Amino acid sequence: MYLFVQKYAVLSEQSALREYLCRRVLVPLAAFPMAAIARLVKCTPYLPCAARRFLSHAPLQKERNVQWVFLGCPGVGKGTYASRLCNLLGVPHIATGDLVRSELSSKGPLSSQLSEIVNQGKLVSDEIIMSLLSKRLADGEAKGESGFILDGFPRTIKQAEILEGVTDIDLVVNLKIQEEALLAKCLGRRICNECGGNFNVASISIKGENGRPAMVMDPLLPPAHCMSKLITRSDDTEAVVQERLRIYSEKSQPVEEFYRSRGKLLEFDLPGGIPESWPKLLQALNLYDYEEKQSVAA
Ligand SMILES: Nc1ncnc2c1ncn2[C@@H]1O[C@H](COP(=O)(O)OP(=O)(O)O)[C@@H](O)[C@H]1O
Repeated sequence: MYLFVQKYAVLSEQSALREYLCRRVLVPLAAFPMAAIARLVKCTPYLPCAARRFLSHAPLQKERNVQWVFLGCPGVGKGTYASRLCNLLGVPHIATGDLVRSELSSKGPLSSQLSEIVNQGKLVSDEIIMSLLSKRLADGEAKGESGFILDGFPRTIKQAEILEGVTDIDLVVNLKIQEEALLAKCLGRRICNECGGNFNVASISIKGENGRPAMVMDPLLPPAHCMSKLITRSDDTEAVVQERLRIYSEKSQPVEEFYRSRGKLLEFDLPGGIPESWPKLLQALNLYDYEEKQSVAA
């Protein structure tokens, strides 16, 4: 695995991952379980000797913040639930789709290439995604962030292997919803272009039949002051959403098996909208009491 990561890092034009690996090994020990550090010490040839000595004698860190991943089809609600959990757990919500959109709007050197890929519903190359993600993690680290919930990453087996090579993921939540609801949810998505809030104007009602339960999802409407500022993502058109769903089953579904085989996958079927799903998700994650304690302490 490490040979692969090193090869990748050497080949990468930006070599952002290599830089990130070196800095992350030297600075935030708390973010790395000792087993991962020990593997890095053994396998990283470009780690200076002094750093090797330091790391081999580093004290065991007792606790670190969660390092979770959210998987799921476009429109399933990864962003909604991942950001709620991040608020609860005090860790950053890192959505690679947001990183891509922010690179796009920055009109930087990558933006025209990215806009073409995103607007066709295709996946951005692993190299570009790794470079954006490494930069985001390094910026967060400089601000003292620890732990994360990743949303929209990894989306390919290669990305999952690279991630596995640099850190230990504690848990992978695979969100699922009835397929019929996915397209409507994507087409109903709206973003306030002032506050950045995410809303959904879709009203979904699916009849229960042939053993399938009924499902109702009310719209998630914005407050009055956002109403006139709502925009739709350029890749949330019917044709592009269909292509993203196709690519999800081809490239991203295998990532579910990658984590299932490692015993890290928690499957969660969303029973409906936020009012029904949020408490059940907290229960599935053993966080129900945690939320109560947090609100009492607040
Ligand atoms: N991990 C990734 N690998 C490759 N491309 C990505 C990744 N994350 C985001 N993207 C690009 O950004 C677009 C938007 O991503 P996202 O906001 O996560 O959308 P979705 O609603 O499909 O989950 C994707 O269609 C893809 O082009």
